[in-house]
Amino acid sequence: MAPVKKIIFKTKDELAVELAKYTANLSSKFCKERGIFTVVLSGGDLISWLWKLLEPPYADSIEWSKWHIFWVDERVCGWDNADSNYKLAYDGFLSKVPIPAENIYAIDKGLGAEGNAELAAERYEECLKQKVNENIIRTYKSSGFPQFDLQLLGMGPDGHMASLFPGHDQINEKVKWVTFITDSPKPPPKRITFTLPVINCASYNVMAVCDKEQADSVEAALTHTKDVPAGRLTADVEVVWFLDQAAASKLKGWCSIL
Ligand SMILES: O=C(O)[C@H](O)[C@@H](O)[C@H](O)[C@H](O)COP(=O)(O)O
Repeated sequence: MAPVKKIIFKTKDELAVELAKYTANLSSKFCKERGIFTVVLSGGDLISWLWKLLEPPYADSIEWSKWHIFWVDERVCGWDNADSNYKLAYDGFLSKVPIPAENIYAIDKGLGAEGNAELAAERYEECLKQKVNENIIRTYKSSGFPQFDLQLLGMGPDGHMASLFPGHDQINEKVKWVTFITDSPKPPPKRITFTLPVINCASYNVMAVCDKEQADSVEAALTHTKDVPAGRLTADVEVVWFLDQAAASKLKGWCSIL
């Protein structure tokens, strides 16, 4: 089982600075080893904590042309819809760095706009399979599941991660790579999401969580006192929880405050 680290920051800005350093180090490692860096984004506040990557020394030193971008979950809507995780990431991050457009793998545009969650999930899984065949995405040992280099995740106050919500069956999917939900408790209701086996095959998983609304679920996930989806997070190499003091406020005995 991969080690689970926690780092607690005084402010969100300090978290963003360390997140940029962590991501840039992995980018350099994977670009050197494979000439490719596969990065999976989520929606929510995470994108607003990527700002430091847009500044020196990272903006000019990262090999952006080798990045390939995927989404751990996506709301089923048009790319220009205010709910879209693609739009959120594009406006706040992707439009500001020179990642080639063909390396950005968003939900199928037409199926998203139509609101067809089931087909959009199938199409996204096909897209991942194609990228495995092209050797852009690695596979995890003999399991055949895709293995991403780095996933940047967030957690909701109920302990959900990606679009795997407590009390909903998607968390139990063991075969599919991508599934869908049409009654998400967090709006909007229609979403597609990586399944737990795919999430947990990643080499490095970062879970970035801030604010006191999340504190109970942070405690539940890290101490396993209650079963919440984010408590099932693991990885091949390492999981790191990036927390601010408010999100970590219910944890006892964690003292690694930067
Ligand atoms: O599309 C989404 O809604 C997300 O991908 C979701 O899983 C998010 O990461 C968490 O809900 C945390 O969101 P916040 O950072 O906004 O709390």
